[in-house]
Amino acid sequence: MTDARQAARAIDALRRGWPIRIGSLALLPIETADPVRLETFDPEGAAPVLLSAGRAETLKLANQREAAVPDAPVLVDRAPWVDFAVATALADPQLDLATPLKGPFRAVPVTSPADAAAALRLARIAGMLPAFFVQEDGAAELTLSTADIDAHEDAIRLTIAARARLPVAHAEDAEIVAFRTPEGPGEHVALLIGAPQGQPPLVRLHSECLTGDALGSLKCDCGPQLDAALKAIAASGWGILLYLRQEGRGIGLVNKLRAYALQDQGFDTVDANTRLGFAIDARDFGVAARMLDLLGQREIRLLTNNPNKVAGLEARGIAVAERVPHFLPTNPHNEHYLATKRDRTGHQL
Ligand SMILES: Nc1nc2c(ncn2[C@@H]2O[C@H](COP(=O)(O)OP(=O)(O)OP(=O)(O)O)[C@@H](O)[C@H]2O)c(=O)[nH]1
Ligand SMILES: [Zn+2]
Repeated sequence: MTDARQAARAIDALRRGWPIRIGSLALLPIETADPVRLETFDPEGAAPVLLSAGRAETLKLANQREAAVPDAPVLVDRAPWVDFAVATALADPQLDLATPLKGPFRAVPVTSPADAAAALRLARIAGMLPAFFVQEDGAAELTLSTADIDAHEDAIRLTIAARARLPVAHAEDAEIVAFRTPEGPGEHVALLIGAPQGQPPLVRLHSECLTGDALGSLKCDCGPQLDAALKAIAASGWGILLYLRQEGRGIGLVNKLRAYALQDQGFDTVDANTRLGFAIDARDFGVAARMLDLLGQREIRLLTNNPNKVAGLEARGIAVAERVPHFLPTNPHNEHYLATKRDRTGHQL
């Protein structure tokens, strides 16, 4: 019997720094635990450290992996000098420059790679660093299976929770629609502008960017893109802006800021994400397709430079009649970011 509720409880436990058990592995999340919890979890100080393939690559541990499986998790032997602080440094590349790691570190075989991979996936869903202390056959109050995690991801429901008039600077006649999802505190929102006039709505999928949307960050193009999208939709007479709570392309605010710290060290957006153990783009545009569906719009014109958004919507049954480019002038701080979009993530700029 799969139980999505176990996965929900496990996400909560991870965020609070409590251990969970997946299959035969007991796992303590490094980011949210502390030395006292580690002592209780692993009194002998022998629990190895589970890392993502991306992080292991940087630590030159990837080539020691058992099977030559790409993206396979890596287990690092717990040498006696690997205390909580060292394990934290192993997990978090932000600290690499300040406290260069002194090895040697040794990879040990991962006995249940599927369970280990599921643990890393769950940490990412929780918006946390994918890194754990691991006890083979260890105990934890909360046990779940990989199937429970799948069930949790499949069970995500979306409903329209509220709608109201919302005059905005670019459109006095706009209407806001809020969607309830059980999986996160952030509610997705649609802003409907104008009225249907015989052609598909002009739609913008905007992923949340606290730094760009609210603080005027110059590191990206999100703020100006949001503003220009509202303006373009208003000018078109009929369209919808979907404000998706997928901060940092789905890795969450804290992890995006970790990526920014790596960018301060010279890595680009893509490498920063990879080094932290995340996908280059962790977003699922299925949620946007469902929102459009609930709004009765199955054919749209899409304002984007990102072909993955077009493909993601079409895969979920939304016809994209036209892709409308959405390019804004660069500034000295985001030139490199935009060049990376063009050169490495397939944006049509
Ligand atoms: N992980 C990560 N996310 C970033 C970074 N810079 C911006 N973001 C996030 O990227 C998302 C912005 O993506 P969108 O505006 O949807 O744009 P896009 O996918 O590049 O495609 P367009 O539709 O062409 O604009 C937001 O969630 C930002 O928080 C970064 O350096 N790292
Ligand atoms: Zn941004």
